[in-house]
Amino acid sequence: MTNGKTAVAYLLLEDGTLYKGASFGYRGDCFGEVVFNTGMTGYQEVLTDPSYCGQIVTMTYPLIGNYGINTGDAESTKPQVRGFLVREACARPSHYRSEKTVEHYLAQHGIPGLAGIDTRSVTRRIRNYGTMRGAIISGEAGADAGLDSLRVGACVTLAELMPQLTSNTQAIWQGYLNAVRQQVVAGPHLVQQVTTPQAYVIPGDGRRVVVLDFGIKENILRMLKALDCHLIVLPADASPEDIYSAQPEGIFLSNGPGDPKDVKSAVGTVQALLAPRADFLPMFGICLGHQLLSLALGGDTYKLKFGHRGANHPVRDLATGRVMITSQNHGYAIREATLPPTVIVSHRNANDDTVEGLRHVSLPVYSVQYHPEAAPGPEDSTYLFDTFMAHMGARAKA
Ligand SMILES: NC(=O)CC[C@H](N)C(=O)O
Repeated sequence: MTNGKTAVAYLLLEDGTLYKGASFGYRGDCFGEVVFNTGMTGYQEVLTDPSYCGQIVTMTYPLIGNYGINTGDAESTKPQVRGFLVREACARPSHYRSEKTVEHYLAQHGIPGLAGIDTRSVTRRIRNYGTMRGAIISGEAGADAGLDSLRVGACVTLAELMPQLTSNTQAIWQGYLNAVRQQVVAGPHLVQQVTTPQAYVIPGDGRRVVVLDFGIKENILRMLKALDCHLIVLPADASPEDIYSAQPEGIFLSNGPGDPKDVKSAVGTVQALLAPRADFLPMFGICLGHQLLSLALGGDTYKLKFGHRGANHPVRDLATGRVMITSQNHGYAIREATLPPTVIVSHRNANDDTVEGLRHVSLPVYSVQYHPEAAPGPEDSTYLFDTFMAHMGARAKA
């Protein structure tokens, strides 16, 4: 992968750090928010999780792609990341379900990847500085001896490299740095890109559930299907009337990309659904859904320094004291002090004490910041889906 014939590409971060690596996947440029995921496996679920829309994901585990890509494990119909950073991309996967390499998958979908860089160094930099904007540059980098003299795997600052570059190349890279720093990495467009354009139904014989799709992971739908639910999946901008006219017995608020405060119409919708009524519908939210619910209840959210992304985050269920190992992917969190007294913090992160779950004191409404559907990740928290079933069952009996 890193022999003389390798096509080079670069990672440029907003602090001016430049990594030289080997291009893999699609050969082209991409801009996005650079985040890291610490999962040792599950790279396909990471690639296809719509919550990563707009982000360039760094995998800290050093070998990615060893069991290939298979259609069955995808969380959506295509890779959703803007770009993908790995230490080593496995060129010859070995698994009976493998259909293609990560390289092939990314190339097929026009997504640039970069291999051969020290992803743990990228991670340390993000941990110190906070999540950064960045770009993978594999297009026009400038024909330049100063760039050529860098070995694949090198990490330098653009400032120290500049004097060694021709004025033409300097201008190209200054342009890239400006573009990296000027990019807007959040906004309502992210959810719009990944929500379903039209409502659809996944038939089932059990409870009727309206799923508000902000970029839902397939495994959440699989889990609800496994519980026999009849799913009516609605776009992110569905109105309360759209929801009630589907005659649901419960409402599920999905995960999704970006800043929850950018999904304003959904916050208004959830607020309307929370209004008192005789036939109140149980509500369950995961990740972005949890954040939207908190905003609707009057709480506030904030951006974490570098987020939680991985498959081994410890979370304490405060009712039982049990610690579960959880799968996570989020950059925002709930500001606990802003929560109204009608809400109880039900789960807490055992590493940094951030809010991981909420429960309404009197209504059948609850949510978690992490991913109980566990793809990738441990299945310690699947009981949360049973809670949703129990709430819908109690409502049916009432
Ligand atoms: N997985 C998610 O739903 C992520 C929620 C939100 N986009 C965040 O980063 O915090």
